[in-house]
Amino acid sequence: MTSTQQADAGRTSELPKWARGNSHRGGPGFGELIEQVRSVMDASRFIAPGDDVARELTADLSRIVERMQAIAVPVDDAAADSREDLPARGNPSLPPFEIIDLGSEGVVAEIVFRAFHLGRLSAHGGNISLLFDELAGYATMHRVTSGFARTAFLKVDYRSLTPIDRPLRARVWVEEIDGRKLHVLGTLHDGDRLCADMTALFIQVPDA
Ligand SMILES: CCCCCCCCCCCC(=O)SCCNC(=O)CCNC(=O)[C@H](O)C(C)(C)COP(=O)(O)OP(=O)(O)OC[C@H]1O[C@@H](n2cnc3c(N)ncnc32)[C@H](O)[C@@H]1OP(=O)(O)O
Repeated sequence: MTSTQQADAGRTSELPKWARGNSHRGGPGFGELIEQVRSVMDASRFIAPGDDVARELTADLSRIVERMQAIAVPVDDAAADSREDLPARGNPSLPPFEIIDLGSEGVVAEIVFRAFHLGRLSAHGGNISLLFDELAGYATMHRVTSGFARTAFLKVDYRSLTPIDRPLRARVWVEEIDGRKLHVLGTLHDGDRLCADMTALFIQVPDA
């Protein structure tokens, strides 16, 4: 069963069109392309180029950006954020998580924060919040009866430093439903060590 089918199982209506995943858009090489995009972002955190090299790299990247812009499609048809076979659905703006389990009990994901996500000595708190928001989207998508749920608020308590470059485990689940309000909880662990936990309120809205 794909993650989309699992997420669909508890709903009384279909997933919104934009949330139905696929594993073909962008072709079989799309995952490697996104991985290279992530590598560019990672590498950019560790360079201090001279002016000549900075200008050369800018020219190289400009050519790549132009090639991508020339093949742009409407966002609802884009491969990024739709490929359920790829980490973080192939969305390079998200930390690259893999869904381990998804169902009425919530979502469990493995996440490796990388150089791009570095704050000072550990993962940047905003990236941890971003991960929780996205995973809460998965958890609530499973529990709303129709449409989807939007974040009203999301609070993160940072309990200990969150390392980069090693697999961590996140769990996010809907604790309580009160009409359109979904109260969501989450945890992020490095082995047995709690790195962060999250409390959020999501509100069910019709599909836009
Ligand atoms: C498998 C595929 C996966 C695919 C997975 C994809 C995952 C993507 C996940 C991304 C999720 C996001 O980031 S979403 C983007 C970030 N969020 C947003 O931009 C939301 C912007 N805000 C809004 O649109 C709105 O304010 C809403 C929808 C949140 C609420 O507006 P509304 O629908 O008019 O509801 P409203 O009447 O105001 O409130 C309903 C009830 O909630 C309460 N309430 C509302 N906001 C708050 C609040 N901040 N704090 C406390 N309580 C609140 C109200 O008091 C009320 O309680 P009572 O009187 O009924 O008791």
